[in-house]
Amino acid sequence: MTDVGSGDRAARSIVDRWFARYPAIAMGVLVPFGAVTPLFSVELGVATFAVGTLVVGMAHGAVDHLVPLRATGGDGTSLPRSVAIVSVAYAVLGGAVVVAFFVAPVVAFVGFVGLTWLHWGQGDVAALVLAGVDHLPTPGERALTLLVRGGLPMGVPLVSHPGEYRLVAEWVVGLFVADAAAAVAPLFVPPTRLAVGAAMVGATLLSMGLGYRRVRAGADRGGWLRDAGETGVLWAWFLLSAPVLAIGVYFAAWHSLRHVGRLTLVDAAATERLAKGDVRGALFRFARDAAPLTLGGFLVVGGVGLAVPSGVAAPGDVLAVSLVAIAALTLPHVAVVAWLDGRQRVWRPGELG
Ligand SMILES: CC1=C(/C=C/C(C)=C/C=C/C(C)=C/C=O)C(C)(C)CCC1
Ligand SMILES: [Fe+2]
Repeated sequence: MTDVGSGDRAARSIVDRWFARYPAIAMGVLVPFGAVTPLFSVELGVATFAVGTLVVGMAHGAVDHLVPLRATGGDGTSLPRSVAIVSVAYAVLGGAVVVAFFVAPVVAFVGFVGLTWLHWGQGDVAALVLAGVDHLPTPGERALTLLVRGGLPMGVPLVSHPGEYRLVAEWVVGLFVADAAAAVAPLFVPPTRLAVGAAMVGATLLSMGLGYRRVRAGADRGGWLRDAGETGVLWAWFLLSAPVLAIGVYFAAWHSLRHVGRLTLVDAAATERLAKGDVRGALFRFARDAAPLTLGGFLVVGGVGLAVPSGVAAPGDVLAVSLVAIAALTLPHVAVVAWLDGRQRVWRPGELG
């Protein structure tokens, strides 16, 4: 029972509906609101990002220590072993990220954006596979989808709202160096923006076109339409909305919710509740499991805040410190999710049972 495509069919369809489809529709409905957010101050975005991280963002990774245990169905990995492996990964990889920010903040910042691009794309590929779409039958097509889906939150805001993107880069790098504006300037030359924009438009058209060809050859049209619809909503959302707010909403309501849904399906007791339509019961179990290390995550934010040379004075500094802490937590989180992807054969479509 380890394939992403196996497990209880009823539970899977409820998870897809409540954790992926409804939130995507809600984001589509929010697009006109997003379009006016560039008129407001960036602090609105910072507050939104903070609330999203508090409510669900931090929690979505806070059961990583149970993932090896649950995804193996308990055979092969015991609870202490599962916790030990994941704790060591968090300490080593997370520690390395914090050191990287001290040693080479601009490189670490670019690395973090690249890692998030990969991770958020990886999450959406898993969600599409979980939903059972069949227009992405090869690893190559899935990799292209990863590139598109991760590039929507990380690449499109650079094209549409470079000023706010740059401001956040300066806030993050400014925690470690005095002249952050000069340090990040080389990243924001026009060719970078042009290349990212061209790559995103090209990759999106190619991905949609290849998918359509699969539909013409007999693949399910509904799955492709869903992929195209989600991609369209995300394009509109990130083209129009102010970046910090847009990413704050996406992190909580899109990426994190989808991942929480996926995790409820590797928890047998939660799956049982979902199969009976009890979404609240499944969420309660998740919240209980995630509570201790959600608090742990906020301690990491506090620790980074105490450690940075610049001190923390303005709302921008709070966002910057949170992002550095999130970067440290993300590298090990990606390792856990990549392991889960492998276990659930997300990247080996032919072998899906
Ligand atoms: C807020 C923001 C940025 C970065 C956000 C990142 C990189 C968030 C990563 C979150 C993760 C990885 C969560 C875990 O799943 C940019 C693009 C620099 C500039 C625009 C505003
Ligand atoms: Fe994640």
